[in-house]
Amino acid sequence: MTAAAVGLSHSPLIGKNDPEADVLARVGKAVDGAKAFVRDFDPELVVLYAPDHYNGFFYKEMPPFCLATEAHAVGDFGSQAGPLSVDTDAARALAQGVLDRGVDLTVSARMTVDHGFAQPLEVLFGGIDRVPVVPVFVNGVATPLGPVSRIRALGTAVGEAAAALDRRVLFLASGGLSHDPPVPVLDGAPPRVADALIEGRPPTPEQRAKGEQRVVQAGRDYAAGSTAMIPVNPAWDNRLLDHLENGELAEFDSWTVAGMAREGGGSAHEVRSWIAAFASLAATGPYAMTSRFYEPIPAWIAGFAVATARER
Ligand SMILES: O=C(O)CCC(=O)/C=C/C=C(\O)C(=O)O
Ligand SMILES: [Fe+2]
Repeated sequence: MTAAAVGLSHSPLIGKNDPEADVLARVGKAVDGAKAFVRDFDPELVVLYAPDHYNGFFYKEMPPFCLATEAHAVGDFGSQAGPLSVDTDAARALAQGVLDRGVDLTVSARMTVDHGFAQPLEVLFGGIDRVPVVPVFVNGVATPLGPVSRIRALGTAVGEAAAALDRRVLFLASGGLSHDPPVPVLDGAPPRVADALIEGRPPTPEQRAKGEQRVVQAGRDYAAGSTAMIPVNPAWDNRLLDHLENGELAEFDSWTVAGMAREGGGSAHEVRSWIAAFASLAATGPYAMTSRFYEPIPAWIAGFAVATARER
């Protein structure tokens, strides 16, 4: 088996509320580097770790993580809608391998995903149906959240199970780093919002457009400095990237949910996807980070990072 990893921040505001041209150019260069890395690695299978933003998973049943044997994207924020090219046989094999290793994985035979999954597939592969993929939802927004050590255990178990497949496998992480976008919160929500977060009734096109416009406006307010959001935290983000680069994954076990939210904002928990992907790569052998880009981008409400890594 040959393994590699890519971490890529996502933002629903990309293309809708863009930063200055020089920032875009730097991001474009980093993304082009990641695309070249992926082209060169030529994965036979992509294990994609990503969060959801109340489009697929709701409080009626909210697993800490869930592997899909089939998945379709809703097409929010202009992302591609439709079925993902899930490798069902590989997904089933990985699910069994993870359960065999004592991690209580939830499995979905029809997962609904949003821009968190669609965006990295579109950016790196040109679409959500271009490469055999195993989608793994990692809850990064809906509290209560469990200890980060369990995410590391999930990533390790997936990596070990993937090693048995004897294929070129790319572990791809979507999300983070520090950011505090306006994702609804159940605790204290008005009854109508709480009901939507629990039941997951699909929004009408008008409701979806209104919600998306709210996020775009939040990005504008944030970039203009007029908002109560927790600021992007470059020091925290770089600490995370340092640990990933140095293979110090056990360090994350001492990171607490409350501390992560305080330092990185309500959606900082999306870095769980990164920790899972790098734990998977580490489970296949020693690795080296081959590229690392980071920049705080207020217009996207994002501590935006792109990193690539492969086995030594
Ligand atoms: O307002 C809503 O209902 C949805 C908000 C939403 O999906 C925001 C997403 C933000 C990110 O994905 C992010 O910044 O990581
Ligand atoms: Fe997100």
